[in-house]
Amino acid sequence: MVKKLKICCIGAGYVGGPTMAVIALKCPEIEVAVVDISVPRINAWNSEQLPIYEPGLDDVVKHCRGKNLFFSTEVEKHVCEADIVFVSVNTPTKTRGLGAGKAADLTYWESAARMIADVSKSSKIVVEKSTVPVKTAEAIEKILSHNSKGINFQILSNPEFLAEGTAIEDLFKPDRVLIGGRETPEGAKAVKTLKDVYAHWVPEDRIICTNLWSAELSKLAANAFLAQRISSVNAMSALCEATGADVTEVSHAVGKDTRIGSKFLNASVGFGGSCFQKDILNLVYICECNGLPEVAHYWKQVILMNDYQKTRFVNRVVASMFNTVANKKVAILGFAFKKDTGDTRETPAIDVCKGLLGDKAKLSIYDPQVSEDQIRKDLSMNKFDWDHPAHLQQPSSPTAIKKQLSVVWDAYEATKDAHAVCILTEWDEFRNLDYQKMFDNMQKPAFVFDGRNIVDAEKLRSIGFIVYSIGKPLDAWLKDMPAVA
Ligand SMILES: NC(=O)C1=CN([C@@H]2O[C@H](COP(=O)(O)OP(=O)(O)OC[C@H]3O[C@@H](n4cnc5c(N)ncnc54)[C@H](O)[C@@H]3O)[C@@H](O)[C@H]2O)C=CC1
Ligand SMILES: O=C(O)[C@H]1O[C@H](OP(=O)(O)OP(=O)(O)OC[C@H]2O[C@@H](n3ccc(=O)[nH]c3=O)[C@H](O)[C@@H]2O)[C@H](O)[C@@H](O)[C@@H]1O
Repeated sequence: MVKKLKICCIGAGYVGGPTMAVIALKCPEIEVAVVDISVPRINAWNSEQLPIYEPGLDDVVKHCRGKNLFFSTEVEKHVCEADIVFVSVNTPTKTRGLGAGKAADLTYWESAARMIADVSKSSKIVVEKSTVPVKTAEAIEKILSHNSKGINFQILSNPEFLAEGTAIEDLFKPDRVLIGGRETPEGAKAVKTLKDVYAHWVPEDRIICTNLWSAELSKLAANAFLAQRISSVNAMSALCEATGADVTEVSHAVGKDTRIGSKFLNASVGFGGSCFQKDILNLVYICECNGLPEVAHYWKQVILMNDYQKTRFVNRVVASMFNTVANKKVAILGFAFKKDTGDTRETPAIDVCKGLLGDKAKLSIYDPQVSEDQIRKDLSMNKFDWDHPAHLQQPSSPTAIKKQLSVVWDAYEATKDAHAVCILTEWDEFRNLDYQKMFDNMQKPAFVFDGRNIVDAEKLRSIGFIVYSIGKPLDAWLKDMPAVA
């Protein structure tokens, strides 16, 4: 009888959970175990209420769970039994010591690698699923080979390109799957084994095989290119406001050039999410370490432009409201870093809210998928602290901002008696709110600051709102109250 292939994934997060669920669905003959040190997270994966919100994920998990998909805290047991071990643990930005604020912190990766070496009794393919610095595979190889008791480990790089909110769609129909391996007969064999897994549903011409360093660097490069597009369009949005051009028209005209393409050209209050900033900082650090300061400086600008965009938004809000928001109620609609996810990691809402709180505003926040606990935690946490396993995070100190902040479960409640509304996430439901009703219950003059360009500004102006839309021609009111960035 042919032995059943066993896969184990260390890290049951936004990447480990969905990717393994899809592998289990598409490869019914493979047994997949997803393991994590976080007991609550594994309990949630085994419950009706999954730990992450992702359209389509529930169906996939329900279909496979208990058949060929298992979630467990028995990390060592499943690693020991597996033929292929994916590692999808956190790779946060270092907050201390050498490279603090830039370099990737590989603590979790290293401890996973040491554990694999300790518990293994048979040869394994170890797959880097986390986003890691170039040359991490070499470091992992060293750890594994120094502790391996003669066992053969092959390291592959198989970075993940899914985006949150569309993870299942992206996994079902990836633009490409990338597999990097050693250019040796054993390396090629390992690449083939992983390729055969994906070939269950991904067309062969979409599976790209490269050397290890190209695969590792391509992931950082892809995220840097994507974020760069957003920073480019956001830079244009500032110029649009200064000149009377309309950023939506400019994006459309520019994106029609097939060499440029139309996707990812939406101006916004800034990009967020767990990876763009982290991965670019990591890229900048790698460039610096390789004696390439000009290249480092080039990519750093993508982050600086993103920070500028968030600051510019806050300044615009404050300047338009007579240069002070002290004790004024400001409604925040949307806190997640994009629609269709409850994820708040590095959401631009954190910096915007902190900026407004710093100017003594009273905030009333509504997001359809983010809990009050999460919002309070995010607003009291230090930068980069979020990207660690939950049980290692600092407890929040919500008292400092308690009085200035309320979190409500309805957009109308949030905007009642407010002076202004800030739209920070492009949730579809915000497009179709009853803005007349909202206006009637707000203080006057009533403002809408649309950080996602989702409202019909003309319609809102006809109701009586003063409207600011990123990168659009300014109302006379806003022109008279210039914001200094
Ligand atoms: N979130 C996303 O959309 C994407 C993330 N990535 C990358 O994938 C990696 C994971 O990201 P997420 O899934 O978002 O993170 P996450 O924080 O949601 O999940 C990571 C999980 O690993 C667990 N963990 C940490 N150390 C462990 C250990 N030694 N043993 C067992 N479990 C351990 C944590 O408890 C946590 O549940 C990161 O490197 C990230 O850059 C890549 C593509 C997309
Ligand atoms: O490595 C990762 O973690 C992932 O990072 C991004 O995915 P994600 O962060 O989930 O979401 P995106 O859709 O890329 O959005 C990121 C941020 O950019 C913003 N954005 C996006 C597009 C746009 O035109 N304008 C814009 O401001 C979004 O609102 C969001 O805040 C990449 O798109 C994925 O390919 C990658 O795998």
